[in-house]
Amino acid sequence: MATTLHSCGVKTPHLSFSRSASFFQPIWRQHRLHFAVSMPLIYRPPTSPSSSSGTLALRLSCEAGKIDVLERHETEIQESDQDANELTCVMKFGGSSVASADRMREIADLILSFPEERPVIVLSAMGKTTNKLLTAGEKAVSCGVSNVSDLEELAFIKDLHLGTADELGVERSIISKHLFELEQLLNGIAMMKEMTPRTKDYLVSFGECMSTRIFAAYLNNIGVKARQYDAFEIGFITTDDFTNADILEATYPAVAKRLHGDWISDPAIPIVTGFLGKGWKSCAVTTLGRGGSDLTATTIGKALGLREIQVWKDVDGVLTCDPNIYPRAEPVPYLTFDEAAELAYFGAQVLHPQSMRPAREGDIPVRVKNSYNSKAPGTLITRTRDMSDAVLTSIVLKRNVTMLDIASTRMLGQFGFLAKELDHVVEELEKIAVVNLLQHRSIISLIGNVQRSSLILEKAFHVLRTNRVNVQMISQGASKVNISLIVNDSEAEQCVRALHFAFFETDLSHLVSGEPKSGNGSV
Ligand SMILES: Nc1ncnc2c1ncn2[C@@H]1O[C@H](COP(=O)(O)OP(=O)(O)O)[C@@H](O)[C@H]1O
Ligand SMILES: N[C@@H](CC(=O)OP(=O)(O)O)C(=O)O
Repeated sequence: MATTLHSCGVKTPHLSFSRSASFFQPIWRQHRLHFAVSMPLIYRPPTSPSSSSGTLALRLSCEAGKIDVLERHETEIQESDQDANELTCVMKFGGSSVASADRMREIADLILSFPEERPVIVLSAMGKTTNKLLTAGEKAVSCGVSNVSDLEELAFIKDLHLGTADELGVERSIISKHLFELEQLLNGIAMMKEMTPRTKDYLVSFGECMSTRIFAAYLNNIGVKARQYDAFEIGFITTDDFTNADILEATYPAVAKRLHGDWISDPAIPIVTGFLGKGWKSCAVTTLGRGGSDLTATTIGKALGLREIQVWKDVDGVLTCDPNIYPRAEPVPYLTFDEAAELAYFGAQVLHPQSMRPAREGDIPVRVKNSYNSKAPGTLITRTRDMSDAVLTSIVLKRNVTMLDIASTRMLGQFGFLAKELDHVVEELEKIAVVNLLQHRSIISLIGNVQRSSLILEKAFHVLRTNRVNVQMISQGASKVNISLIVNDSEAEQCVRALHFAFFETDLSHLVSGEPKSGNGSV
């Protein structure tokens, strides 16, 4: 039938129709063909508080190609599952995923391409906004109040956000108050000629506050009901460690109550600022450390007991090493929470170091996906995984670390000395030992199967010897999924490439089958 439901006067605002319509009861009455159509329909989940599917039945009559709707009946099919109405997952999109109006449109399409999900969305600031805000703040410290309005970073941020709002057809007023306050804050920094960590956190919060407002307004414009939330207003309670605050336990019930309560009373996709919190004593805006939106996402996942936490990045998942060091890095299909935490802690920029903790505590799977390539399977992070064939999972490089080399027989049996302030450590140690501060070192962390630690070490040292690299220290991490080697900064990248080639681009199966398994993994 060459007609559409819209042309019949049937409005279909938040519905999509299956193609499998049934036509029945055809009958001619006074030159008009009367008939009935029944078709399954799917409610778009964001605007579907009560059901995910249903049926649309129409009685129609047709004459000379013109169709009239005589009767229309819609039934909703309630899902038997009691949680059918609940929020299902959290989807976090990082800076690169929301860097422009086009990217925001793509992300909206991506969210809507999962009709079975009722997601909470967590967003980072657009593109490199956080860096620009910090640079603007640093420049404001010394540029003088009269020059603040000319700061190129301020102009960039204004253009980016206003331009994106315009392109998406969103009212500029949604962010104009924030842009005005941002300039005032930079004026304040210029007057005071200082930027404290507390001010820094307030300064960078403008990025997430604006990206989420623009995106929520855009979704509402295209008919998808969304509600913007500032994390610091909905119960993200943190320590007062500005620039690197920790989430406090009170956050979980508070966030759950607010998001769940709003969803039940008036369903709308929650769009939450990543990265931000509120200091429990100061009541000021805090941040969770760079890349902290991952932690916001996992915290919401645990708070609401969601089925899955999705972290959408610009790479095909967690990779076997940093693709900036070695472009032939491959996605790692499965990881445990411990492996992912260790990897993040030892410097893999792809995940925030603390972000695995809530996911592990709530036992909620984390999926790392590519927002540029949504078909790629990504990485699934869970409590356990099959390790029978696993040798090395990923190689991580942390540059520019300082090594403290202490030589003293009087150190034997001494412990607790490092608990003192780092500034005093060297001074204290020099009383009982020869102390050398060795700078410009790198830690190469081999995240892998502890049951194969001998094989990993044998192969790693063979590779390093072949490349004439001297390892200056070696240690095995407390969680026992990590072996760390310290080498000179200047040799580190070459080592990572050589190790990657040996472990990931060479067949190790013959070695794995003959490898005795060590009991406790100690080296
Ligand atoms: N092992 C790794 N796996 C994947 N990406 C990595 C790894 N190490 C470093 N990266 C870098 O991390 C980036 C993704 O992290 P990030 O920039 O924080 O994403 P987002 O801003 O989207 O949250 C990638 O573009 C990649 O350059
Ligand atoms: N915008 C913050 C927080 C964050 O998580 O960003 P991203 O997801 O783009 O890494 C930052 O740049 O640190």
